[in-house]
Amino acid sequence: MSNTDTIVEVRDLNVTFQMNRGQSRVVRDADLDVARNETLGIIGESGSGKSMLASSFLNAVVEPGVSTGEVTYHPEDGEPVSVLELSESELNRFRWEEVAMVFQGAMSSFNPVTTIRTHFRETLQDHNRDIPAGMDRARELLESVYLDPDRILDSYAHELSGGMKQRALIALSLVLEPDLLVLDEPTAALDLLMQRSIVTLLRELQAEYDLTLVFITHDLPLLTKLADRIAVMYAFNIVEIGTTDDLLYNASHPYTRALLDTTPDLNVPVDEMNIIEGSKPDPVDHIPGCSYHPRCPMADAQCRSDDPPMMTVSDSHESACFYYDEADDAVPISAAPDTPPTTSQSAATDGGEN
Ligand SMILES: Nc1ncnc2c1ncn2[C@@H]1O[C@H](COP(=O)(O)OP(=O)(O)OP(=O)(O)O)[C@@H](O)[C@H]1O
Ligand code: NI
Repeated sequence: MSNTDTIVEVRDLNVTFQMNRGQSRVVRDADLDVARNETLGIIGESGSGKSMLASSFLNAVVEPGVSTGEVTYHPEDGEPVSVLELSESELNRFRWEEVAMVFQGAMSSFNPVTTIRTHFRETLQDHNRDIPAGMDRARELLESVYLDPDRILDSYAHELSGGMKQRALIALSLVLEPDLLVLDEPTAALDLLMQRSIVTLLRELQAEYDLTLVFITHDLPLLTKLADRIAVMYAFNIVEIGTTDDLLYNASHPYTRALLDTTPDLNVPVDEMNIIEGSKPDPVDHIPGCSYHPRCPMADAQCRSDDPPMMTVSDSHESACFYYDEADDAVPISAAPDTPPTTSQSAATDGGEN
């Protein structure tokens, strides 16, 4: 299938690791379309497979992990690219020039003994780019992330604050003009104010450079301010996907609803979301049936034996739950998100519906 509105198409993606205890499948039969110029958020608890799924967009899953299935990248012009079949040298080009990724924790991977300027120059050199033209773009990018190029280019990473480093990294990732930028937990180490300013900044960058953004986070409140669509991962696959409004006002998977219920105030960021009761899924000993059934109040015999496919909730919205149309009654959200977020915690502590 070729769709000009789709930039990345993922089909039957599996990511596996061979472990002593057996094969660990950390992404299971995932399907996903990323639309050109959208901001897609990926959310889910720690270990659910978010980074593995997104790394597969550039065939960058860490060794010895193996990605199988299909990842197709559709450039604006030209033939579709089968990402998992690219050679090492093709990948090197693809990874910065088509799809760039700011990896989780990448702020600490700046080389401490070279200046930010050197990071830009080496990236341009490695890709045989014209250095003066590329450095002009670097300056422009640094300005658009509100950094002073003269000061930043001569700095070493340790001389910058966390927020400055993160912005420098985003500028660096855009220097070869990728169409898709994947950001894995880009705000995790930042204070609240800086998190919010990165979000504003990403919106501006997206408009200015025609970017498609994939944004991975634990922070649902932050995502609702940035994302056009949200994909929810549970146990190594996407269990619900829809527009941000679909998920906020009509969440149709019991896991998403539990997630919303543990996020009573969408104006307050969450650090961790392992508050849902029950044990975490195991990527080696995968259980039969729906992966969420041990934690699900709606689970019945079918859920324990059959793995639910993605069910269509609406044109824009899918949920991997046999009972997606009953989830709203079965898993109520106490601080209903269809009321305006309160400024205090009263909605959560009073236990009231409004
Ligand atoms: N090098 C590795 N070898 C084997 N298994 C791994 C390796 N790295 C990660 N995993 C497993 O893969 C699964 C998915 O990891 P992934 O990093 O995608 O999770 P995540 O959703 O991004 O979590 P987090 O929010 O903590 O970053 C995890 O359960 C983890 O145990
Ligand atoms: Ni991760």
